[in-house]
Amino acid sequence: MAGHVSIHNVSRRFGAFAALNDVSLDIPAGELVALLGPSGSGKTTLLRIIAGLDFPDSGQVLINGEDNVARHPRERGVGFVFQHYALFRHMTVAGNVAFGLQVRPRGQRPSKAEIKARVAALLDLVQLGWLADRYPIELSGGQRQRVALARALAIEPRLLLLDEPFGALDTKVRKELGQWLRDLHHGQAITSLLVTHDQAEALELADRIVLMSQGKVEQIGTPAELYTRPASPFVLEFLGEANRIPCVIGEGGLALLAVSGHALAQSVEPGQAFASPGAVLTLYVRPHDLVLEARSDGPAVVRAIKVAGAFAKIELMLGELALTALTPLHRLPSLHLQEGSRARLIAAQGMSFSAAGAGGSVQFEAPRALVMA
Ligand SMILES: Nc1ncnc2c1ncn2[C@@H]1O[C@H](COP(=O)(O)OP(=O)(O)OP(=O)(O)O)[C@@H](O)[C@H]1O
Repeated sequence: MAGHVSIHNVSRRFGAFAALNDVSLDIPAGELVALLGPSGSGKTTLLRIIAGLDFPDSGQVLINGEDNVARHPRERGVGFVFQHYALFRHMTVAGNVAFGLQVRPRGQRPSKAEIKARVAALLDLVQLGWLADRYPIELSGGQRQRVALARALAIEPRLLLLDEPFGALDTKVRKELGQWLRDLHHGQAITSLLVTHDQAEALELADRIVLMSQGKVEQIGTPAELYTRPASPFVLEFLGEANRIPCVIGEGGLALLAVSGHALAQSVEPGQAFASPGAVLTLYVRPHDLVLEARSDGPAVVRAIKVAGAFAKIELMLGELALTALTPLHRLPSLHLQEGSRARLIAAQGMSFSAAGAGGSVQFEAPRALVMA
């Protein structure tokens, strides 16, 4: 049965440093969840506590409703895969996969024939049956990680914990293994927790993302929720690039672009400290949301156009402000823009803005297509 993980108010300090600060989290059985965050945000510490390799100073970890803290890691039904292939060098691929079953106490250990059959089935699952008799040193990095995964699955864990499992691999192999892990996860009755600092990996693979910062959970949600409705500027900036544009609140709660004075919305809620007239906000706009229109009297000037794969990156100056717009390469000719061209900026109808000021952050949508500058 897949593991339902419930974490209540977990804190962990190392000396005076709070690596985890009152973290609470609920992971439904069967989900593939990514723990995402910058280096040092506490992802590995949280994973180690769930695994039973470390202990919280306060708080509880429940797996299927049972307090996990008192249990020996081996009894927790948890499989691990780490970044550095911790395979046993002196054992063959098959030997590595069989290990977790062979070390079980006599009463719980399957027969030799059962172990052999299970190892063969697992190696088929990770498509490495043909390498069963090789030693780890004779494998590629990607193959070693797949063996590590087969070894973790051998004990039929209810929970699979993966700490940067593909971190040491090149981008292409990393992507392939990621997709493959996702398919594998969905074919098993298992809950998987994947630690990564790679936002693209988390967005592509996870059912839900837990975004961490400085020992706290910043936001939990599906990849789409985090991307389109970030709870804070930190979330928005962590998940992809964003232009930062200064904005002021005018009379009547209207958000005005500071560099052009154009009104962007009327929905900034009155009564919030940062939304009173004269308050300064920073508006965050993703490069692919900036729509450019070539106009000889436009306020923005194109500084450079750089082609990167299927997209063109257009660098602009709006007065002193440097901005970036992104457009699919095939649309570039229809924009009629070159270096030195002038353009104005349009916000498409329904485009969502995030803005943050001293008193908090706010999200609003463009009620219709708007000229921003
Ligand atoms: N055993 C320890 N003793 C002291 N400090 C520690 C210990 N383990 C972790 N820390 C500190 O706790 C913080 C969180 O570490 P953790 O490894 O959980 O971060 P992370 O989010 O997994 O980072 P990364 O992506 O770099 O692996 C870091 O500042 C780290 O230096």
